[in-house]
Amino acid sequence: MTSSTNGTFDRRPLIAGNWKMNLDHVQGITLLQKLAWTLDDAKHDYSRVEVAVFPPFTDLRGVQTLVKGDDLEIVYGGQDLSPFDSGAYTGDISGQFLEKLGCAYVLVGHSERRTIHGESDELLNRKVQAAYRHNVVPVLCVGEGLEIRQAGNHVEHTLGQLREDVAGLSTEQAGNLVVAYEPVWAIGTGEVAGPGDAQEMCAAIRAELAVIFDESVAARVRLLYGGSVKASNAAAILKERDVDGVLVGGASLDVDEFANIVRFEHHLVTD
Ligand SMILES: O=C(CO)COP(=O)(O)O
Repeated sequence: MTSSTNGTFDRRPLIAGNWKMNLDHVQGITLLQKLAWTLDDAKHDYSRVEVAVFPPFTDLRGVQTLVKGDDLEIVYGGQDLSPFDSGAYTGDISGQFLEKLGCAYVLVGHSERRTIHGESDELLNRKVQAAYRHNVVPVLCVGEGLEIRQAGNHVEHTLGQLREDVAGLSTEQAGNLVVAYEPVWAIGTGEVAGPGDAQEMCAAIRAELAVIFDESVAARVRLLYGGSVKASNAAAILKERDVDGVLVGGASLDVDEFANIVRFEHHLVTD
């Protein structure tokens, strides 16, 4: 992450909490309310660091009501969406429903969906397109498993996913995209990719975006790291030049831990 001379970042950092299949609709609004209070007490400046949560679908209506009612600056999104817009697709959730619920973002291609639900890059490309049709910004998740990392093919593998998943987007669409690099071996394992690993991949993704689209897209797209992020390691990861945010799983379920990640600037070690 780079900061310009006036102390603001070139790309607004995004700290995102993926709640996965945790917190029912009552627990979800309780946690969100506490998070908002904690960040208010800390006088968090949302215009400087954006905060997003990704609750289960069944929590979204309650989250919307709380955010609207209390005028919260925390934004939110779905964890998945259908490649279709409406119709006979039992169990699917349309991007237009997410848009109507005020979702700013939607996760696409989380590794748990790729591996457990067998989602292919061809399907994920259709989901990315569906998100744009309904004005919900996709947070596209890419990353390699342990075997691929050990074989040294992680960059090639991850860029291959990226190319297939963003195929056909216009430069205007691509400029708003968020990409999360989540090495599968670091998710929920306590194993963290070092800041250098996160930077290596984020730099490669940015360079590839310049090839697929153009330099201005590459300069605008925010790149997140995800995988065992905690308050104790977030600042070092976020200090890297091409890392513009983090996608947090387990630690986002603990209000104080997540609030401390959001406040990473206060933990930045100056050289
Ligand atoms: O998958 C993740 C976020 O989407 C990362 O999960 P953990 O932070 O629990 O490792």
